[in-house]
Amino acid sequence: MEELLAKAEAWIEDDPDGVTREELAGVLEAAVGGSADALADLEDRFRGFLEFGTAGLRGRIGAGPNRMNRAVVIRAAAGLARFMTDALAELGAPGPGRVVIGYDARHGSHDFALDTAAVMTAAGHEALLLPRTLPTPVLAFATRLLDADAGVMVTASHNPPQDNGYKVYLGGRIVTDEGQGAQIVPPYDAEIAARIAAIRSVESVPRAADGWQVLGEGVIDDYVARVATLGGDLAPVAARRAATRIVLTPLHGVGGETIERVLRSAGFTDLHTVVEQAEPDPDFPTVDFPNPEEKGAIDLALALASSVEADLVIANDPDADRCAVATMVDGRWTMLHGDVVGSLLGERVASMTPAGSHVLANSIVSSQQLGAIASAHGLGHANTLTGFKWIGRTPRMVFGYEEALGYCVAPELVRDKDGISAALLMADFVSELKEAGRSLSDAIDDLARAYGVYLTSQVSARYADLAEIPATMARLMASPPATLAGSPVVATDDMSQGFRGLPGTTGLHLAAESGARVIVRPSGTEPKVKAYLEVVVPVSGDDVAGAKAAAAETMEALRADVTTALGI
Ligand SMILES: O=P([O-])(O)O[C@H]1O[C@H](COP(=O)(O)O)[C@@H](O)[C@H](O)[C@H]1O
Ligand SMILES: [Mg+2]
Repeated sequence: MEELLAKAEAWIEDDPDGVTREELAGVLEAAVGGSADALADLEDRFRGFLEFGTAGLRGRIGAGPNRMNRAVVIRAAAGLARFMTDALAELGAPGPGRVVIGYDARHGSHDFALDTAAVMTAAGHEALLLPRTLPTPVLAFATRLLDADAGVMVTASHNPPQDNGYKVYLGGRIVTDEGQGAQIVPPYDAEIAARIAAIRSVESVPRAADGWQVLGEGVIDDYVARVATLGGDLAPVAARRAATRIVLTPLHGVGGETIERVLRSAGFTDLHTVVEQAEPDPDFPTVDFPNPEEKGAIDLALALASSVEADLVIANDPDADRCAVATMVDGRWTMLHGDVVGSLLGERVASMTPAGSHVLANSIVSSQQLGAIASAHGLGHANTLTGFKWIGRTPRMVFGYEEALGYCVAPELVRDKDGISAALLMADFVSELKEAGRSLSDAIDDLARAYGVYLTSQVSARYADLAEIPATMARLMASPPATLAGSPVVATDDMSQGFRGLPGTTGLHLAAESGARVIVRPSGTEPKVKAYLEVVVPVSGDDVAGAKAAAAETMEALRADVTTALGI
């Protein structure tokens, strides 16, 4: 207790931000005054420094080392600056590194980006700041385009309004292999974290008052031009594209303007954006969670699609690296699972790629259908750990995706997921189908005919108390279910020991005799435990409907088993 109070006092003393200083002083006073809630709050704020998770640092905005605030960001930037200096010196190229910094429209994002530029500049690096709030893929693109040694994107993506975050990319001279311009993985994260931990105080970190460069519009124009031409020549497809009606929503995030520019440049002129969600708003007023995966998040878009009789709905998450696709299925507007979109795009890219050494990649928690698609087209397939930081660095990749609505259709441009280029490819596909009198739903059935029905689903548990997450994992590891949807479990793997050649990760893999598969893992971006479910049913003859019904029935039983196993 004494130690905690002393830590809090020292933190307040060193915090450059008046707002968070006052906030923490209030909590401290209440804790000293005997409030148990305030004490618990204080303990949580000082549980440790925010850690690099699935996608950089992410946490609640507020005072203390376990929160997102200016003091934490300045330390993080200083640690990264130090890492860049050391890495370049080790490479025999001592001197300034180059870093590109982007930010979304969340509370604090612009300040955090400016602090990062100030720290980088004072550390002797060349800091390039994107000119305004922009999507994450534009930052990832700029990092590669400008040959930057590092990139920073201030965003908490799809998290609730109370959160913010810090995505970190490496490239330039520091990472020169396929991972150039991808988000950091071990050992870089630990090396940067060690340098952050070595920073004694914010006060000791020099910050420049100016000297960084605010980039012009050129980099954004480049991104728009390069992405818009991904689908090839416009002339032969202009008519069908113009005839395709698309509903868009950026979900109050920063993707709206860029996706509209890209789609319009590519000939999609019949665009309808959900007005209530079109402009960036850090409070995300019309949704409970600004995550297209969450129930209800894209309801306004679906309603607009019905009223304008659209052909396709595209919803981006707030930093526009994810892309949700909705289409008419059996007469109802339905959002497609990330695995379905992944298989559709994977099949499309594969059918345009000559057989050979190119690779389709997806994460281990995504559908196994992509492997079947790759082998049918004579391509390689790679499975990676969860997170685009892993998928993005796959050698010889032509397409990569993850079930969490993340797709990389142009690895030469962006080594991360990109909800805008994926939307363009999807829109092109829908316009081609429409011209032929067909729909996405028909294309999904084609996939089932070719490869079988791969039905995936997710069960997740959200926790208020973070300690319940390791407890839930431990309980599951100790007594995993013996059957899944009535079929005996034939493989139980603790993934922390390494799994199918992948580095160790916290997770449990279960496979049933029926072919059903479940992976359970803690989220690295939200206080959740996630279970990823898959059932595979072959199609006999042309009975796609029968196979789909059988898969749905098995999935229902599987969901019930997993829900029970998670104790929710
Ligand atoms: O936040 P975003 O859109 O960048 O998405 C981030 O979080 C997702 C969920 O991760 P987890 O299951 O650990 O919460 C990851 O799949 C993704 O690669 C990562 O970039
Ligand atoms: Mg995102």
